[in-house]
Amino acid sequence: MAAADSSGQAKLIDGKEIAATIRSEIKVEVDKLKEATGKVPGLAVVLVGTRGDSETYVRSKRKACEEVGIASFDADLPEDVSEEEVLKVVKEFNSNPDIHGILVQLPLPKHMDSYKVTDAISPEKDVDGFHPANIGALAMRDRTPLFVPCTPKGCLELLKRSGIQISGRNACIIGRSNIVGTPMAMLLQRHDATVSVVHSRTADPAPIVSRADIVVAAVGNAEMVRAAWVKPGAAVLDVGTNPVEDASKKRGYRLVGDVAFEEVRQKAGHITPVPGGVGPMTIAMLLKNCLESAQRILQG
Ligand SMILES: Nc1nc(=O)c2c([nH]1)NC[C@@H]1CN(c3ccc(C(=O)N[C@@H](CCC(=O)O)C(=O)O)cc3)C=[N+]21
Ligand SMILES: [Mg+2]
Repeated sequence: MAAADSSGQAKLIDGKEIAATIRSEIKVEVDKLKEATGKVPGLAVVLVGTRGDSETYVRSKRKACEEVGIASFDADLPEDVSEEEVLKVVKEFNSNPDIHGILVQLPLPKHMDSYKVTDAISPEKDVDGFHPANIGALAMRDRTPLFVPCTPKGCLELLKRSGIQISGRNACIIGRSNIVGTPMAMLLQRHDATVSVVHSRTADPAPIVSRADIVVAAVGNAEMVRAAWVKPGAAVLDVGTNPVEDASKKRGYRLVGDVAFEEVRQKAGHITPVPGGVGPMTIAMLLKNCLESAQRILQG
């Protein structure tokens, strides 16, 4: 999209386009793997219940797999399925040699212990990167996790492909979730950024965010990050996908990010839109993790 111009508009980081490029790179590698081994990567997706947003994400993941030649294996289980049954399904996928990646869509119903379920995924097939063995390795210097969680990995790729320097710069993560904020902080620290994490109990986030050259907003709070918080020229990555009622849309809502896009774009140097920013990268990185897993398992 348009370069940063004299009117002070941030460069738009087009995650949708970058993700499409990555998916075509993955397709080439899938074809090569198939040529060399006669096998394709396999991804198992476990969906419990009928949450609308989860069904939408899972549908996008399965479609993306199909497009690059990754075989997808589905387990769609009812909302009231027992934890024991989910664990059984995960274990079957662990021992299925055609499956190289397993993802259990979160959140799970309240009657289940999510940690118990995600801990049951073999760390070698943990394409979400949520297993403590993978998160633990991510947190440690001089260790390489088998998998890095998809959203943080997608954000890193956006920074790299947009030519944004990470080493030596201040980064601020807004939010401390297990699946985005915390692994994002660890990943940027591994890339030699000076990392701050602000969250719901932070007394005064504004001056901390204002020092950051790189801001990653991952709180799930619509348009919370305002221009006054943002350092001029900062790179702002928006992980939020908050539904806001909108009768003019077919599905009755539109998605807005955690960043007040229109005002922040006047001040930032780079910014990701919602939709079309981080979201499509999350899916592209899932495919990449699955490909890399298959390469590791099939080719060493
Ligand atoms: N085990 C697990 N792994 C996950 O990676 C995981 C999860 N559970 N639970 C929910 C969150 C959320 N998430 C998104 C993926 C794609 C988009 C995405 O593609 N968004 C599009 C818009 C999609 C739309 O229009 O509905 C975009 O931002 O352009 C968003 C959010 C993955 N998650
Ligand atoms: Mg629970």
